[in-house]
Amino acid sequence: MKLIVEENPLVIDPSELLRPEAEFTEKSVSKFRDYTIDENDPLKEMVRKTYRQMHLNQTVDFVKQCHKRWMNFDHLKMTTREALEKLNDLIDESDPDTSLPNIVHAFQTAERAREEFPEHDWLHLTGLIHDLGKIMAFYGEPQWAVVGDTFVVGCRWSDNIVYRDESFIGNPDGINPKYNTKYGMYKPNIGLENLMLSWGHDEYMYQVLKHNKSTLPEQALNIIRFHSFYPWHSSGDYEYLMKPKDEETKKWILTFNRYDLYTKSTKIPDIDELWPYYQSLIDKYMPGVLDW
Ligand SMILES: O[C@H]1[C@H](O)[C@@H](O)[C@H](O)[C@@H](O)[C@H]1O
Ligand SMILES: [Fe+2]
Ligand SMILES: [Fe+2]
Repeated sequence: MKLIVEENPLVIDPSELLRPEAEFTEKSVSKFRDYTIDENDPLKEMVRKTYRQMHLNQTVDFVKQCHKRWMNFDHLKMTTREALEKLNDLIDESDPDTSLPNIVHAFQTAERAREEFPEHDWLHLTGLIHDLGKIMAFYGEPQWAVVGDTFVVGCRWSDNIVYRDESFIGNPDGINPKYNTKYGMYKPNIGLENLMLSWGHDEYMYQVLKHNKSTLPEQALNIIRFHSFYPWHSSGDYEYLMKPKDEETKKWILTFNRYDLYTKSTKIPDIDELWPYYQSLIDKYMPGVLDW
């Protein structure tokens, strides 16, 4: 099994991928992302219901409307720190692994990236801001159009989307011949960047960074844009829509995913103490007041 390209600076020891729990968390890896249905478990039911709404309502038309609504960046003006602090009040209803405020998760992810790659300051900042697009939840967007895993709209839904079997029943794209075939509205190997994904915090944050002319490197922008695209990066689906260069993006995302997912049960960082360091990264890569 060859997982790593030599020139990728984020070289991972493949054996670590097989035992990340030892390094990252007290919780065993198989306990993360448990989407089994249990009607007597309120947390599981909350997660299932969030995805049910997402899978019922996220259609090509819906996503187009979201693009129109959010890509004018006329909702508010706010610094990165202000946006992060807003996440103090957000509990992600799609997440079976944490019920801590999202700002804690931001610092857990960032600090783990920093421990492993102290020299890549951009990766630390990527950890800190990757979920910032969730602020949409405070401006009228329901959580099912903000959080959770993403999938491609405009072609047949892949088999490895969570709750795939029941959750899409009634979504009109499922009976639309323009959108319900293997390729749907796409051409073979059209490439990751040309796919329309279900609307959520990934694409929004990517667009916010572009619009505000962030100087973060391309890898950082791609990590942010596709980190929730689990059916692709972790289940191997949709390969027939990808270009060869998308493999490189996938490797970066899989590295990042270990900080994003397996740190959810680690200790709570001292946010006040960490601010000065992260503020210096914000000032370097995405300074000042941003349009959202
Ligand atoms: O529930 C989580 C959460 O919403 C994350 O922010 C997202 O990136 C994941 O894909 C999802 O599983
Ligand atoms: Fe996320
Ligand atoms: Fe995250």
